[in-house]
Amino acid sequence: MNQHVPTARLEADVAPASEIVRLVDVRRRFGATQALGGISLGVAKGEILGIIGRSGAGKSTLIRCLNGLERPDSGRIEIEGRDIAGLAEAELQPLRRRVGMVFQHFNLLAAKTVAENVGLPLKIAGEAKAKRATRVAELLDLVGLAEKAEAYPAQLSGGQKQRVGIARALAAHPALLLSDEATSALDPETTRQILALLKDINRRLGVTIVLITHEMEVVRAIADRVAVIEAGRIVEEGPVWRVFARPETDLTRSLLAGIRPELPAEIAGRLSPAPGAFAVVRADLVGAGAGTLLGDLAAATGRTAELLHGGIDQIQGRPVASLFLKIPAQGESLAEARRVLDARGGTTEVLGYV
Ligand SMILES: Nc1ncnc2c1ncn2[C@@H]1O[C@H](COP(=O)(O)OP(=O)(O)OP(=O)(O)O)[C@@H](O)[C@H]1O
Repeated sequence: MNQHVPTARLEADVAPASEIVRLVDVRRRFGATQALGGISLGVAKGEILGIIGRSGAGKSTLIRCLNGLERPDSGRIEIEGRDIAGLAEAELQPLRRRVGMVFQHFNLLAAKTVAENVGLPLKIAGEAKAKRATRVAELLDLVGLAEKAEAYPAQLSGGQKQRVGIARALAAHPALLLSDEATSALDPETTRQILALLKDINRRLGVTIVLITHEMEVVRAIADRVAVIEAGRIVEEGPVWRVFARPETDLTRSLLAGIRPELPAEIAGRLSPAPGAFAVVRADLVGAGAGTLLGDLAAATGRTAELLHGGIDQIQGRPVASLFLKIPAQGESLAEARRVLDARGGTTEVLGYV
């Protein structure tokens, strides 16, 4: 146990029963590179956690620590209440059965059939042939590949290969599924299908999923919570709807730039910093009031606000709006408009004037 950690901190670090993973101050260094600089993180049973960050941020190292492929220099990695950080290789074997792994490039054995690939973890674990066959059939049914049991990987599409990868990862009934860029090599339509499958597995089997990805769409589509990592540290985390609606760090804003609406360049180019007749305002709102905003602004200010750009998305069942509005700026109109926006708990920013 770390001597320098204060008692209050230690008490807070005891994983509640609802947590399947708890990391406490996990550090890993490669020479001069600090890949993980003190990661503390809990993963609740049954949730889907997305981990995002730039290239080199430490995502792969983190996920490799979770399946015992990488050892931290210090810190605790508890899986189902057991600290695996100091376990010897032989002691890690039972853990590996509790943790399934899905890879970007599928990692299938080319000389083995689909059924053999899926059954491999069970064979390694010494399960009898008949039992294996039953489980493999069940898994291929689950991922919609029953008719491909005797095919070889080369005869499959990318999406089908990933279905095999997912079936293999689930073979030993893991409690935790780790996904390392599982959809990065797939086209958008196949990505949607694989994400739907992962979500279905999560909901139907209750398998907790931790996924790392550079695709924000993946996080928006299936994750419950997201952690943003930079230089081996978590810089922001929270429910996906909140982090996507109100990113708190510049890094998160920049990672989300591709999927959060931005003011079109031609409008941005016409903005002046000096107050003018109209203010161009960015309003980020969460909740039901977003749809009636323009009418409410007109009622409050007696003037019409114009929607220039943006829209309302649904994230985790919540309306999340990013709107660019042109609001009359004379007299009290702008202040009144801001009061209406503030009353909805959103954030507003005057970008300039036209
Ligand atoms: N085995 C290793 N030996 C030396 N340096 C390593 C090793 N593994 C990772 N690193 C370094 O640690 C840092 C974190 O790497 P990591 O692969 O975890 O990042 P990442 O966020 O997964 O990046 P990417 O998205 O590009 O895969 C990087 O600077 C990387 O070069």
